[in-house]
Amino acid sequence: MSTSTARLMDGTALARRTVEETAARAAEITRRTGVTPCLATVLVGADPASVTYVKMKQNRCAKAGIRSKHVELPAETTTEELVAAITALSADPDVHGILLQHPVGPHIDERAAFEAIAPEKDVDGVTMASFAAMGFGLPGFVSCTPGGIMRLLDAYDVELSGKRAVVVGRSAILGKPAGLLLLGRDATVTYCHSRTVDLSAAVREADILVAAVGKPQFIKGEDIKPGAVVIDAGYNPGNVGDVDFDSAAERASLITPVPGGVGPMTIAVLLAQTVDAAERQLAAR
Ligand SMILES: Nc1nc2c(c(=O)[nH]1)N[C@@H](CN(C=O)c1ccc(C(=O)N[C@@H](CCC(=O)O)C(=O)O)cc1)CN2
Repeated sequence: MSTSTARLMDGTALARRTVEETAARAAEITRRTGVTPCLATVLVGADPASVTYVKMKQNRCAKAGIRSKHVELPAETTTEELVAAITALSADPDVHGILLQHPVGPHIDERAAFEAIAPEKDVDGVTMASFAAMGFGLPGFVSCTPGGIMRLLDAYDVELSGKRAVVVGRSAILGKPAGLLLLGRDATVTYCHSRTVDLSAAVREADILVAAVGKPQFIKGEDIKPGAVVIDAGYNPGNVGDVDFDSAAERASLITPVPGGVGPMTIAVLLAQTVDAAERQLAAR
């Protein structure tokens, strides 16, 4: 029997509210300008998880009154072909946001492909321009999962200033930007990764723990500081997070479940930023 004391951070409910607000904003743009906000999704190959995520994004767009334009490319697409496809979307005035589903095949230079996204259409927050804006605390588009994490922390009134935040993982679209956003809110941030010596000791220091390592149930409850806020950003096969939920929930004060935590917020932020992008582009015309 679980002796859970943690309160759940309900990402499904917060995402629903966020998408409802986004849908109202999208409808208002369409009413006022006759233009419907549009997200282009780019999928290379047919990795089953990526196919599912892109379908989820398209379905959510449809529910929010956002048009989606889907570009599907074969697995053997070259970097040059992918860059050309994304460059065409960047120049297309009917497209307001562009999402390249990660990961692409190992033969593709993913960074070059991300950089082909026009900064004003980078609603997934993956370009160097967006990363720099996150680092300097300037307005811009944030990486969607880190942005969703920040919205969850705010919705549950988690104090960040002066708190020790430990981010386990340093990927370009998740761990690194998550740390930058926490730093921007005056948390004291430690990044941990595969070369970290005594990871358990670092995790035990965390008032706020972000698990973004991509290893199922890697973080165990015994390493959670009592009262910590635990954000599980893992999306491993079978909908398993990076945190061993039952043991972590015995010590945490707040915890995100998988599924139903960070995942739904990732897509909610993507939609919200697509409408932001449409608003800005239409105002500039
Ligand atoms: N270009 C990007 N690629 C990837 C991103 C990203 O933000 N941008 N993130 C991940 C995967 N991802 C979106 O792409 C994603 C993962 C999980 C979920 C989600 O809502 N999961 C649900 C459960 C899923 C289900 O019901 O089948 C949950 O956690 O409740 C959304 C998006 C990698 N690539």
